[in-house]
Amino acid sequence: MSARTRKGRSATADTSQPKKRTQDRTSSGHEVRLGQAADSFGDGITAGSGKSAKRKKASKHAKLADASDSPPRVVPYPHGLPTDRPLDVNDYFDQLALWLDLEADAERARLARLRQIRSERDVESTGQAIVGLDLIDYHTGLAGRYLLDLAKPAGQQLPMNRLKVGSPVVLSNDADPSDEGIAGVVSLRKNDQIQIATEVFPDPDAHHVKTGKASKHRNSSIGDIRYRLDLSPDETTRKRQLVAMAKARTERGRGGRLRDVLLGIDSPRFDGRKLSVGPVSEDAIAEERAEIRFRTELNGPQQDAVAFALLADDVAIIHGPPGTGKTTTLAEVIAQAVERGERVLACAASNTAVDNLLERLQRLVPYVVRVGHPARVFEHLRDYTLDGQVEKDPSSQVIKDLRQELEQCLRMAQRSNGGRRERGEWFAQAGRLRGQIRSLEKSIVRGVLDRADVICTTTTIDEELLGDERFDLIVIDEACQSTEGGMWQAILRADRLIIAGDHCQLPPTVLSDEAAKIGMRDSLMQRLVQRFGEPVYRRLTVQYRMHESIMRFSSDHFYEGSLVADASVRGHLLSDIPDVDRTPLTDTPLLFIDTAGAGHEEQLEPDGQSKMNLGEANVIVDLVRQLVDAGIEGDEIAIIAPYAAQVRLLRSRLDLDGLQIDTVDGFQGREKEVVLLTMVRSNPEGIIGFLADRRRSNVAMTRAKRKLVMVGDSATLCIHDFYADVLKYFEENNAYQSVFEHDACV
Ligand SMILES: Nc1ncnc2c1ncn2[C@@H]1O[C@H](COP(=O)(O)OP(=O)(O)OP(=O)(O)O)[C@@H](O)[C@H]1O
Repeated sequence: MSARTRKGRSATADTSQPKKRTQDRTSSGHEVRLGQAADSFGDGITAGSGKSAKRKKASKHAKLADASDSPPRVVPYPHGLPTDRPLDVNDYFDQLALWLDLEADAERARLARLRQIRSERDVESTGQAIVGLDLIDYHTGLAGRYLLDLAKPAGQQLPMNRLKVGSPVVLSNDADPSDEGIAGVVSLRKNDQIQIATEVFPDPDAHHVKTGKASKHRNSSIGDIRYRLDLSPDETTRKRQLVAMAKARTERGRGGRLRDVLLGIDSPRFDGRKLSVGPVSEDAIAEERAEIRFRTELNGPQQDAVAFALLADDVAIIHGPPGTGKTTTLAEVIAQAVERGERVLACAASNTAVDNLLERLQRLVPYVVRVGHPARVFEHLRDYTLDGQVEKDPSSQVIKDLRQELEQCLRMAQRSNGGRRERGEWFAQAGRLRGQIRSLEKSIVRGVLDRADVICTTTTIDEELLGDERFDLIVIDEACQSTEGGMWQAILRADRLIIAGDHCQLPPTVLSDEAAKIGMRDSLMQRLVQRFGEPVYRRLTVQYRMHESIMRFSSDHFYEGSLVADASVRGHLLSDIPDVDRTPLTDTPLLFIDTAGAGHEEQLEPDGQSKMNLGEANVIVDLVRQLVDAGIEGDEIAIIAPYAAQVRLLRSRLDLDGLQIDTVDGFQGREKEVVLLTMVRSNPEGIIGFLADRRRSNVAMTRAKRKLVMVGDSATLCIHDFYADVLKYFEENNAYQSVFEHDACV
């Protein structure tokens, strides 16, 4: 069935859908105005009502400006994308574009608020900016990018920050609030230094403000400008998504059919037959499975999932609850497709998820290339990166020589005291060299990509690199962490699509409350499951991570009790690890320490906007001490907190090799022998913020292999049914302890 146009709907058009979009939608309330956009953002940065007077003022301005500037916006699907009927192609893409707009507004508003904070302490405590930086060195990287090394004067440590490798940033003159700065991406991060990749070199003539003396750092500062780095809205990604969506609206042929399936207009086919006629038979799956020469040791349901995916003509879904080998299974699907002569694009929303997939693929597929900045790739996988492969190419020596020449030019420009004109000549020469480097690199890059059986990338695809190439198969892992809009760049290149994920784990980060309300956090995967039901997916059910008691709560609450712990993990405890003492802490899988009544109230981080809880932090520090005393190594322990301020507090209190302390978002896809979870929220009103999203707790609670300890205030948490159930579960498992009992045991 072809896509229906806005004016000429087909005979099958759903009459329950609105017929036209006019201002009467406005009167019916189906519209969104730009408003106070951002909600909680990891750090607790909010655009809405804040506690401090300063924050209240900032949000009020944002709201007034927005309200007066923007025309009303029409929302095709005010309650999110429906799953009980086909979506209209234009309405669907209009909705996705609106999400993106709202999100961009929210990001811009957040950045504007942040850039208004001029006090160093205040701005850095948000974790979104680093100020007072010197440019201490620079190099050139692949595609003629400039790599700029920035550091604080005198080798000071950088403050705790959220500028991760891969984060888009703006580099600007610290002393000049009007400087719009240049865009870049963080490419390397150390305790005392941060490197960003930019397309433009910060020309000193662009700024004239002298802001401090050259640093006495081990590398002296280049120039006399102090810089500031801010996390920035990711406009490039947004534009790429919009272009892909515009193209998808009018796709015909294979691409058009796949789009119609994903919009629920047409039915997906398996083994040549549409699901609307009937689901793929178990016999067909068994037959397919019998023909596969599996490359990995997979269990029965995993093998079935591989066969099922290979039978899909349009789209198939693999639902992988925590630890059930979703990525392992997906890697096998890819290996089998390659064996059949197919070319595959393997994607995920985050770099970590792409690397997890690549880690498994490298053993199975002869030639796999990882696209993306090497600094964003796990170190042990760097050889697979495009940069790594290009480096190995014999012609790369010529490029190296040209790069040296380019760097020399830049240094001459910096040192030149012949004035603006001479500097300009050096920069022009640098530009010419950059052009030569680029064209030579382009031909090497093309060769490397053409040879690859599998290309791995995040779903934010470098269009320039991949051109208009299509792939026989596209797989998207951790699909529920991606917005629908974020997937179309990949989908457009697909003949067939396999998506894997778990809608009961973290949704994508969406700053805009308005966008979230109209469905931006809902995943394509879940929508398809609801639209087509069981025949479109396979769920993996045997998990290889958690002790059965750690698994059971999650299994019952999120997966209809369907998870089974493999025998290898079912009863494993910390005390089973060689050289670990048997103590009450190591000899049981669960513990809830209830701080109710102890006065361990949450508080705002000084000068910050994120929450922490000193009392809970003390309990956690004590638990770590007990674990270490019992023989547990630092790298076997994880501490997870929902708020960045609690993470910062605990990092400052605990200095143990290998110990990982992070937010829930930083932990998806990872696992540890023991996980200590500090819930932070403790207030008389029972407000739990982020924790209200149960998926966050599901992720946090399922990272533990042998022991899960939760520390929280039952009086606050249990106002909410989910946490009342959590507490009941711990009680039923004899794993409840009041903090008073705990203190008495210490
Ligand atoms: N059939 C199997 N036999 C033994 N171990 C397995 C099997 N399948 C997966 N595993 C192991 O289980 C662990 C989890 O696998 P994997 O990372 O693929 O799962 P996942 O579902 O992607 O996990 P997550 O919860 O992070 O999404 C890995 O250590 C993997 O090696």
